[in-house]
Amino acid sequence: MNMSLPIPKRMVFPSILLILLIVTPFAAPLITGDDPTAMAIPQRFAAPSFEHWLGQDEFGRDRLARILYGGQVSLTVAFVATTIAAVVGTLFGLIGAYFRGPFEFFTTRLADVVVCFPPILLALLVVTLFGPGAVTLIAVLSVLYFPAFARIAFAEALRVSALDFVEASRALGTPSRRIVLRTVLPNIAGPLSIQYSLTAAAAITIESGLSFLGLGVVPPAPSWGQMIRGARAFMNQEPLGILIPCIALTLTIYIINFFCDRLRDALDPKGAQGAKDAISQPVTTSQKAPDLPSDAVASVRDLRLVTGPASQSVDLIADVSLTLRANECTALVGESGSGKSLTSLALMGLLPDVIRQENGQLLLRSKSDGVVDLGKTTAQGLEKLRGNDIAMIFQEPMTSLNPVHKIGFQMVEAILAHRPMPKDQARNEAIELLELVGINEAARRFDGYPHELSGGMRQRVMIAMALSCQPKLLIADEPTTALDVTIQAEVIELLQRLQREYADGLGLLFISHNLGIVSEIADRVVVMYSGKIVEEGPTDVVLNAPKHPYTRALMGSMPAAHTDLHSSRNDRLAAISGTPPLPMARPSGCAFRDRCPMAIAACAEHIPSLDNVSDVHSVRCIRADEVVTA
Ligand SMILES: Nc1ncnc2c1ncn2[C@@H]1O[C@H](COP(=O)(O)OP(=O)(O)OP(=O)(O)O)[C@@H](O)[C@H]1O
Repeated sequence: MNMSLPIPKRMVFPSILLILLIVTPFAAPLITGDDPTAMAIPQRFAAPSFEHWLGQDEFGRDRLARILYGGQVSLTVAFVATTIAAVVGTLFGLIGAYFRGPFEFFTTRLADVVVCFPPILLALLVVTLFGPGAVTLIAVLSVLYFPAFARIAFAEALRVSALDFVEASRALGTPSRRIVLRTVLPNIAGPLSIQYSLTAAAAITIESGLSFLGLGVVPPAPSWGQMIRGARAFMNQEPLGILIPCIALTLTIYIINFFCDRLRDALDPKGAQGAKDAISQPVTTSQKAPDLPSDAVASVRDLRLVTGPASQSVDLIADVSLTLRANECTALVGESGSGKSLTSLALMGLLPDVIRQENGQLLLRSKSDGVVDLGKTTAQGLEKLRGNDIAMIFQEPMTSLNPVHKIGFQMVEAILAHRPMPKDQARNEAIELLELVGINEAARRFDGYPHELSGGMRQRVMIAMALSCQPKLLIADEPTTALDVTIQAEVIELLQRLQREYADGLGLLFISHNLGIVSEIADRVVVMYSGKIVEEGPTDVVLNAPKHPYTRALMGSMPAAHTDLHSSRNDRLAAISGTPPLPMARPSGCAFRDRCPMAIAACAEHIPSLDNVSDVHSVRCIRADEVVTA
């Protein structure tokens, strides 16, 4: 029977701990029969015994009873006050950030006023209104802590409100209240949950301080703060008295932090979450020392990446093998979701840790360590390799550079991260690199900020940074998609020139949707579909005589590059019908068969193998020989 838990697996243990933390103090009458306020002066400071497991305090009161009953007060105060502060503060922040104008003024200024007020004065004000006791504590702490939530919610909601999906919701006519609660709130829940854990923990500790001033729990009623205060005077004589409530406090704070930390991860659907981490170790390991052909800078062999629990894991990528050679540009092409980015992220050791490498090797020729298998390299080892032996440039030059640091500062940082040298020398190298990538007035640009450059210039700076440590392999993930056509051509020309002039021979892995650009820059083309390579070979062979119906369909959907294909359709572009299958819903046999104009019954029987159709060209299709004539 397949019983699935209503909460994520990673939340089970912290949830059990939190429930135990909350339930145990309230189960006090079942655990101990002692009255937490009953004094027995002759037994003061009695050591732990069978009757009194944690001993007795300075008035002979049972410490276990006081810890448990005191926990009721401390936890109630902390959770109720934090929850009130979180709800009120978050609402203030959301309303201010989403509706702006007078709402922003009222909510942010009110929070600012509270922050400016000295906490003790505020406490005195509230105590004169309500009188001392647990209710007073809750009121004081709620007022003290709501501005922190309001400020975080405000800042995060401002950030999220500017993102495209919120704009898209507005464009769809979704009511504001729904956007705020259903779209913005879930996206700011991570930082808020962290703030909750910090505040709940701080509220427990502050309870002792306020009780000390007579503004909180009134003696002889137990609370952890009262216990610490009472035991402080006898700390040298009886350290156990102060140790026990301190341990209770520490454990409580730890459990709350642990729970909220995991909650933050669980709320982030990107995995554990969002965190890019070292890839997991492959299950099958080769005993042989890794080896590479002499002209290869990196090689992916039989790579299989999966996600999901071991019992129901889903293949995102399987049977992917490619060799990246020095002085050669390999283009990875395919529709969105075909597995191009995961292949390159695996090579960088930057897979999100919800994705596991189940099989295969990721070999890289390192300048210092020879051939290394990235799948077996530690996180520190990967850090050493990234930037130094393998570098990456991204699609979005606008966001890849840090806007608050000068270009020169960022370049010098990149150089010094792997090559210790005097700062002046790093500066000179950075300026030389800027000149190399065609930036005019390099010395002046060195002291400029990213916003002072155009998109094409920024991409040039990114390329200069990527090459600053002379890596063997450069991965370019759609580096020209965000640029306009003339700038695209310049960047492509730059990459080609750099590759030609590179002293050690640079391997370039170029990821793109654009077959026109691929035909310009690539020596080899690797076509991916639904996590598998479906065709591979020299660029002119694959693009001029594609053997896989998918490659042919991609070519057919591309404007003007291959007129021979278009002329047969009166120059009309052909869309590929349907969409690629999700990894968990691939059809049996060939994953492309549902969209393939040439599919026959046999295509459903088994997954075709990647077979050679010539010495340099391989295709994964049982009808490959018929494609051109079809
Ligand atoms: N963090 C993740 N968790 C689960 N599945 C993921 C994750 N990242 C990617 N995938 C899945 O892995 C498959 C390959 O994704 P990948 O991002 O490599 O595609 P791509 O070809 O690079 O697409 P694009 O061109 O849009 O970047 C897709 O089915 C995608 O849904």
